[in-house]
Amino acid sequence: MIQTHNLTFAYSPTKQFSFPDIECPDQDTLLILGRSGRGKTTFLHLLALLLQPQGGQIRIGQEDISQFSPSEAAAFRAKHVGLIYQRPHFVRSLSVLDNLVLANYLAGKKADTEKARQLAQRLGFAEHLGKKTHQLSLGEQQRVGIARALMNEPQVILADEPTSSLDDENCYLVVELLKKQSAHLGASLVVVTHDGRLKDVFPKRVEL
Ligand SMILES: Nc1ncnc2c1ncn2[C@@H]1O[C@H](COP(=O)(O)OP(=O)(O)OP(=O)(O)O)[C@@H](O)[C@H]1O
Repeated sequence: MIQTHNLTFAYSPTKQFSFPDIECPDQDTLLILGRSGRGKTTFLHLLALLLQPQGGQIRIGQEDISQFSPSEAAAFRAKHVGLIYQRPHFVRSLSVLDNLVLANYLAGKKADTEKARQLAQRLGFAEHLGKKTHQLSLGEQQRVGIARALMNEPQVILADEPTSSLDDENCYLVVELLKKQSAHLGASLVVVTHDGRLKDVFPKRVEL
């Protein structure tokens, strides 16, 4: 479960944000919509504690994470939050498989190649595990990005514009996989986007 209350943030005295309260229980989904520049990425980065809120609370499970120090936030994020970006960033010199198990190392866990293989099977890129990530299409890379976010079985999955660079076919495929895998883990799935195609596939929505 992820929940926020009175969350505020400022890049500068003239660039201030007050975000609506959100709540996304375990096994549920929430779509956060907003036009360009409304602060969607800022909001998602606050939820992931990549940015420090100016005020308000963020609760994940039983923890109020808004008061965490940067090192506590990094450790919590690596273990409990799965992040998916508009265009996934990988380590170019590593294979797809090694990019996946890197998520385990970053969370201080043992490399779980079996889990990486299972996720690759479920997300349909098992035949690409030995390749470098730049040898994959954008839709395939996005599926690898989802698998990487799931490697540590996070409580919360946060996706920033996961479909905006995909064609319709890959858009709906990626969203269905994301929802299915999130439900499989019992996680909360929060997606921020300006991609109107997603309105029809997420019943709960908040507008920024
Ligand atoms: N590091 C920063 N310093 C100052 N202002 C910033 C910074 N990052 C973003 N902003 C500004 O904050 C506002 C919100 O940015 P943000 O990226 O969160 O919007 P967004 O809704 O995700 O937009 P888009 O859909 O175009 O990605 C924008 O006006 C942006 O210029």
